[in-house]
Amino acid sequence: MVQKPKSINLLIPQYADSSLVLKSNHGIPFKSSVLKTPTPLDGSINKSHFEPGNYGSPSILQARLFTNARKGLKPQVSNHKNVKYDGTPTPGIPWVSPMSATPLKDISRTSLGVLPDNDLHHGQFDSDLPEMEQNGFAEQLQSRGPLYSHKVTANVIAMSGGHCGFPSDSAQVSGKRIHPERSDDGLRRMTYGDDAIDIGSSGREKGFTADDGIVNGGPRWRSDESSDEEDEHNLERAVKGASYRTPRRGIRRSSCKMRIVSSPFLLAEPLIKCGFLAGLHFCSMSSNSVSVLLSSFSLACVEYGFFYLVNHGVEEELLARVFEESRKFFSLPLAAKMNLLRKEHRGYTPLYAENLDPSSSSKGDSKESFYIGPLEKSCLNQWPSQVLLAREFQNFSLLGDPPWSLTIAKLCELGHFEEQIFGASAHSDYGMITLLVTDGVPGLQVCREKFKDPQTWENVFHMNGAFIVNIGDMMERWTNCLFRSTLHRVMPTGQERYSLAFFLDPNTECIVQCLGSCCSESRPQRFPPIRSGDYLKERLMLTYGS
Ligand SMILES: O=C(O)CCC(=O)C(=O)O
Ligand SMILES: [Fe+2]
Repeated sequence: MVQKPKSINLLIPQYADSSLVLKSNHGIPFKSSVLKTPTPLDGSINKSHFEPGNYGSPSILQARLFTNARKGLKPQVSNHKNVKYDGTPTPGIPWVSPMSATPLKDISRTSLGVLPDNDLHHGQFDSDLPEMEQNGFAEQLQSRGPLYSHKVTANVIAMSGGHCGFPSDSAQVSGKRIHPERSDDGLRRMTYGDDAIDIGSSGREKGFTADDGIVNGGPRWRSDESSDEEDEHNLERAVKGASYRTPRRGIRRSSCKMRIVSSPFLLAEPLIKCGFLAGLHFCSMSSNSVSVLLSSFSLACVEYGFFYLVNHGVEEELLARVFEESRKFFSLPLAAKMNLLRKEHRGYTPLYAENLDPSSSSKGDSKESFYIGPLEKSCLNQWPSQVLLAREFQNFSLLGDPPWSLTIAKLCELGHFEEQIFGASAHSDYGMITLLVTDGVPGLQVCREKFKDPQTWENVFHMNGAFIVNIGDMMERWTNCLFRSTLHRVMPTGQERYSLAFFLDPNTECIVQCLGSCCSESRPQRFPPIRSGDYLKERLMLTYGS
């Protein structure tokens, strides 16, 4: 039976052009954008909670970009695009007819950017959204039950003589090699086309002290809702083991008070050099304010479609055991794994069986996967043995009866550099939302502007204990592209790489159609309604070629 979506309130942030300026003792003003009050769509705004510079909670880390225009650094120009759905296949997103994008009116989408006159603006593309949310999906999820799908993946691409790009002195971006330059202000820049991302040197390198308000080469804002110790503890937990330095960013907290946090980011120099750094948001589940939490989620979904989730409550030991089981599974003889060949999207998919970018001419992705779905009665899951894998995943039955699946993968050694082969080729996820954990081996990249040509890819680095969360295509359709389903891929690294992905999809019967709050006369519906199950089926057919 086809279920009609019901109404919910969805917090959608709106943006303002105001900005705060923080002055360091180097006399360099750093500017950060400031969010206007996130507005619940029923129109009620609690202004006492959200003021400029008063956004988030001590446990919510909102990473923002900073610029330093006075020093002559090239501003990151606002990526304002008029995206036309004219039937042209999107790179990495195969044309799925008749369920994918339809030729509708032009929609402009402005993303975060730093404008040349020292102002850092947020896009205002949603200011025309209607105030009332009529067509929600959360309630539907609760009543119908979404689909869960788990995937454990290991990418193995061993390069002999080839240049993998990790870590290296230069980065391979869109087929071009990018060389980092050090400018006379000591900042490292990597430029590609019209974009520039500044990667600041650490405070220590630049001779800053903690009193300078510089953390990681960039200033932060915070409030004093929690103790300094608690805050630093949370932050350090979140980034413990991080092997990179964040780009300049601010952390907006719940009062305007600025404080200094000693930087827990100790970054390996070679990794800084190896490419763009994705300035992803952090969201923390430990916030005691649901509205703040939702605002931070929706902001991350609007701006990037990718974010780190920390303090999520899933024990590291459990994840470690899952990775251990994955390794055991993939080291089984091929024949044993082939006995579990994928059926009903559960089971084993061998090397090159998946091609996440069917528009490419690649022979497939260099990964093995194993999918597990929900543990309903007529269990379609295939287990290698009563203990291997199965034991670790029994807990997922707590999620209820909607279908889900798990994938694990094993490395294959490639004797030579094969440019066309990715661990996972460029794609956006099909469903609603994905939670990803990796074993720490690098390789994941995101392309924030998927319609841009050429594409710019940024490295997403591993953070111990954090989930990487990303929006899927059906969520993008639901929100009429307000939430971004961001293109991503996994580059070959020359190392074994294991990952665990949890895909949350709408129930198969659910009709995914534009939420009332996400379309208006000036922002017309961009996709026709689709039945979730049909859409997933078609996307999977394209991925597997059958
Ligand atoms: O392994 C990863 O880091 C990402 C995998 C991925 O994007 C996917 O399976 O959809
Ligand atoms: Fe993905």
